[in-house]
Amino acid sequence: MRVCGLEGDVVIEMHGVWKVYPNGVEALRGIDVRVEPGEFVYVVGPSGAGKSSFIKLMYREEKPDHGVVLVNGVNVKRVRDWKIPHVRRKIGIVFQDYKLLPNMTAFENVKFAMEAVEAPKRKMKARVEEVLELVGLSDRIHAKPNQLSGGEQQRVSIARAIVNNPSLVIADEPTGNLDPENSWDIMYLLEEINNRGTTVVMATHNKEIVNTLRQRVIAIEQGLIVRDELGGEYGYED
Ligand SMILES: Nc1ncnc2c1ncn2[C@@H]1O[C@H](COP(=O)(O)OP(=O)(O)OP(=O)(O)O)[C@@H](O)[C@H]1O
Repeated sequence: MRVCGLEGDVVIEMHGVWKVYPNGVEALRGIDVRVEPGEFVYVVGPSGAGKSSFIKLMYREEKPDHGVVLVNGVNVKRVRDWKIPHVRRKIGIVFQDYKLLPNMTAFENVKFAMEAVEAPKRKMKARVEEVLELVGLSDRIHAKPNQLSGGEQQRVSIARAIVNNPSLVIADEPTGNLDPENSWDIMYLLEEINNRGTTVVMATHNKEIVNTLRQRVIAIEQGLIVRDELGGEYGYED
C-alpha cells in the first residue's frame, strides 16, 4: 500500500520544457517526462548538462521559460512567490552541502521545517524525535552542525526532508561531499524512504551507486533527455 500519493497520480509531469538563463544559456531545451508515485529516479549526465536546472524546476527554485511543469498536479509557473512554501509542503529537499542552519541543533533544524508548514505544535517533539531516530541520530539530537560529521549532517538534512511526510524527496548530489561508507548509508536511507512509498528523484555523479542500486535512470546531455531506462546504468566514465 502506498503511504503517500494516490495510485494513478503523476508526481512530476513536464511537457516541452525550456530553461534559458538571463545570460542566454539554454540549460534545458525541450524536456518531456513523467514520474509516477513511488518511483526512484536517478538523474545523470555530464557536468553542465542541465541536471540541477531540471530538478530546480521541481521545487520551484526556477521557473520554465517555455512548457509546463506540474508537480503533484500544480503548475509551478503559476505559483506566486508567497505560495512557494505551500507547494514545498509535500516536497523534501536534500542538498550536497546539507544547508543546515548553523546556530540550531539537529532537533531544532528538523523542527524548523515543521514550523515552516505550521504543523500542529503538540505533535512536533515526538515527530522530530521519530525521524531523527529513523536516520540513526537519536544520541546526537542536541548537537549543532559544526559538532557533526558530514555524514551525520546529511542524515539531519534527510530527517528534515521527510519530517512533513512529503510525497516527493528531491536530492541534488546528496553523496557529493561524502566518503563511500557515508554515501552508502545515505543511499540505504533514501531507499528505505522510497520503500515506504515516497517518490525519490536524485541527481548524481556516483557511478558505483547507480550501477549497484539499480533504479530508473534519466540521462541529460546538453539540456535534452538522451536516455530514460528502468534499471539503467550510469553510462559515463566519471
Ligand atoms: N543561474 C544560472 N545562470 C546562468 N547560467 C546557469 C545558471 N545555473 C546554471 N547555469 C548554466 O546552465 C547549464 C546547466 O547547468 P546545471 O547546473 O543545470 O547543470 P548540471 O548538469 O547540474 O551540472 P553539474 O553536474 O556540474 O552540477 C550550465 O551551462 C550552467 O553554467
